[in-house]
Amino acid sequence: MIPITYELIKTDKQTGARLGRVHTPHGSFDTPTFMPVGTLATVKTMSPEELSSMQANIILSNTYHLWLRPGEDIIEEAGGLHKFMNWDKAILTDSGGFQVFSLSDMRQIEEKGVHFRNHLNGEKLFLSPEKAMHIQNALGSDIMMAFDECPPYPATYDYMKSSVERTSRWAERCLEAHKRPDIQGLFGIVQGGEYEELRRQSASELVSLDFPGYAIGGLSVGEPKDVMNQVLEFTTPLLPANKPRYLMGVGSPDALIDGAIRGVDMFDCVLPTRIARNGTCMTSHGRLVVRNAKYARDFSPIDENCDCHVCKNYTRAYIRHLIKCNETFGFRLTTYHNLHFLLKLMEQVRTAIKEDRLGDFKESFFEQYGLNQE
Ligand SMILES: Cc1cccc2c(=O)nc(N)[nH]c12
Ligand SMILES: [Zn+2]
Repeated sequence: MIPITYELIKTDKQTGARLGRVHTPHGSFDTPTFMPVGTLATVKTMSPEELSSMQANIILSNTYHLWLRPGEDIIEEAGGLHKFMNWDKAILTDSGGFQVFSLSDMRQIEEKGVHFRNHLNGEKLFLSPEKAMHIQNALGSDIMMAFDECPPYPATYDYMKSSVERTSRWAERCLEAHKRPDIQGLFGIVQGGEYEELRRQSASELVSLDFPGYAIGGLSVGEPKDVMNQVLEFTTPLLPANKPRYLMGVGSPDALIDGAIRGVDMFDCVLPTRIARNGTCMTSHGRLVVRNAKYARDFSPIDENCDCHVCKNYTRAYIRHLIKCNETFGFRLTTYHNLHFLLKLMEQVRTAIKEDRLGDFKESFFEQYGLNQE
């Protein structure tokens, strides 16, 4: 029994975007979709009830972080991550490789795995494909990610080639070590940087291993937007049309629309929750830094085009006041609005695909958001 299946509903006649549905043991979700990030078993400042109220149907958590705190054994004893955090819809966990590369300084990559220091206390640690599978099996996430290397940007062709080949060998070891393929779906992660030949090699090696879904890794690591779009252009067609495609770490409203147009189904990014905590909001007219003095007497909502609970009941002046006083409720309000904004945006993208007008939707959204067209 394959725990994760993808249903292609239709393709947008104006662009390559696809409307689909992903089925998991903890419910289904329509795609293209945005997945809120809950690294430490919480989408920071949000309750599961609030996430459900904004129609979030899948959230992320993280192998590396939960391994360090509280430890996968405690979460396993609690009955798994869904029970531990009281979230009964779908959960996707990243495999920890990326976090090791982005969080830890001393690290040494070898065939067996990665030696590095715990970013909290400096102790020496070792993470391998087998360990990453063991942790995710203990967490019980519906979608697990293979243990991959996400090379720094830019990387030489030669370095990238050997990294892609190791990531493919690690992917095989993940399939070997995965204990619960009947209830947890393991996704392969395509690497290869901006090199089309290496993206082809990585995709064909991973597609031959027949994963239930595929992620495009190695992007949103500092490359220019047009490089990301080019890589997507020649990578998504390499992936099976009957399986989900997940672009890791992406994020901004324009990148979500551009990714959907190039055939991506799933996105995740810490952007909306992270900028919310420093008082920056996403609105239909671009970003709004609500802590700005000019909003001190502004009694209008964050975004007059938004129908979220925050925009219906609270003003910029009040939210600015809370943020300036470092009041937690202020961060809850900006976080709720930002997540709702991106989830709503993806709903508009899905409707535009249904009506064969995603190209037009992109034009009008970019215009209003203040993004100059290329
Ligand atoms: C979270 C994230 C962002 C961006 C890229 C990556 C990647 O290449 N691999 C993994 N495992 N995670 C990633
Ligand atoms: Zn709102």
